[in-house]
Amino acid sequence: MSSNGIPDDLAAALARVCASKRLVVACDYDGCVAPIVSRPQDAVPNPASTTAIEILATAPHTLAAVVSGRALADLRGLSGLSDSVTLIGSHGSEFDAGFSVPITAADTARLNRIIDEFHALATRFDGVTVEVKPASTTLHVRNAAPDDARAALAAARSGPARWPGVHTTEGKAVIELAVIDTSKGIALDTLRSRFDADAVLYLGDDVTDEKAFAHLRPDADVSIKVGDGDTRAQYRVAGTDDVATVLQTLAQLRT
Ligand SMILES: O=P(O)(O)OC[C@H]1O[C@H](O[C@H]2O[C@H](CO)[C@@H](O)[C@H](O)[C@H]2O)[C@H](O)[C@@H](O)[C@@H]1O
Repeated sequence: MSSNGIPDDLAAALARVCASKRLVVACDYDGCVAPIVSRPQDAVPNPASTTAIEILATAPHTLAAVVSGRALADLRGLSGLSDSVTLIGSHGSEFDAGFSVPITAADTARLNRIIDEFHALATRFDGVTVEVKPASTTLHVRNAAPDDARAALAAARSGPARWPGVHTTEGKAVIELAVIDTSKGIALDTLRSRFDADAVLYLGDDVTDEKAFAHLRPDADVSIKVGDGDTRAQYRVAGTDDVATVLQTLAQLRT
């Protein structure tokens, strides 16, 4: 274990990746930069992490990014990060310049039908809420009684999740239905190629982050899973305080 609590193998990987000429440092938001909380609108970022991300964004030959399942506008508002940091929303599909694939009128009509179904479920089950995004909608069951949470998720899976053209992502006490296909992995490929990066480091805690880990190259890149659960990431840290330590270490090494 190194002096700041980072395991020796991870500390060595951070030093190695920071020796790359051009580096992308990217991370997830909820469960990574911000702790998981009951209400999505209350997910305040860890200031130690946002400070380190801002330092990385101004470091030489370094691109700092947050790639989130949140709508881009929501991510920008909640994180408070400056324009120096690249923000990508909607699970890797929503960039500043717009969506990675066009959203058609038929997609919007389908999304509105899913939102109606989710609102009907939220009325049926206490504690279930609906988050609306530009290309998807999320049913939150964290604050429902366990039986209601299970029933609401089951109803979403057997209902709108089965409609043609609907893409399902399950996460932490949520099911999300999108009308476009999304991939944090493709978002990382885009960042890598636009920035001409020699290496990419990514931290994430949830199911959609596995798509990001899958696009990393074990010889040059570094993938870090935050928290418990199966993962294909190379390294693991326990929680959001450790994320801050990793980001601070990267900021020191790159400046
Ligand atoms: O990719 P991320 O930045 O991790 O976003 C994934 C989802 O995060 C949010 O939901 C999760 O965090 C909430 C606040 O801590 C929590 O209440 C919820 O149970 C978690 O699933 C967000 O609300 C979703 O839109 C994101 O897709």
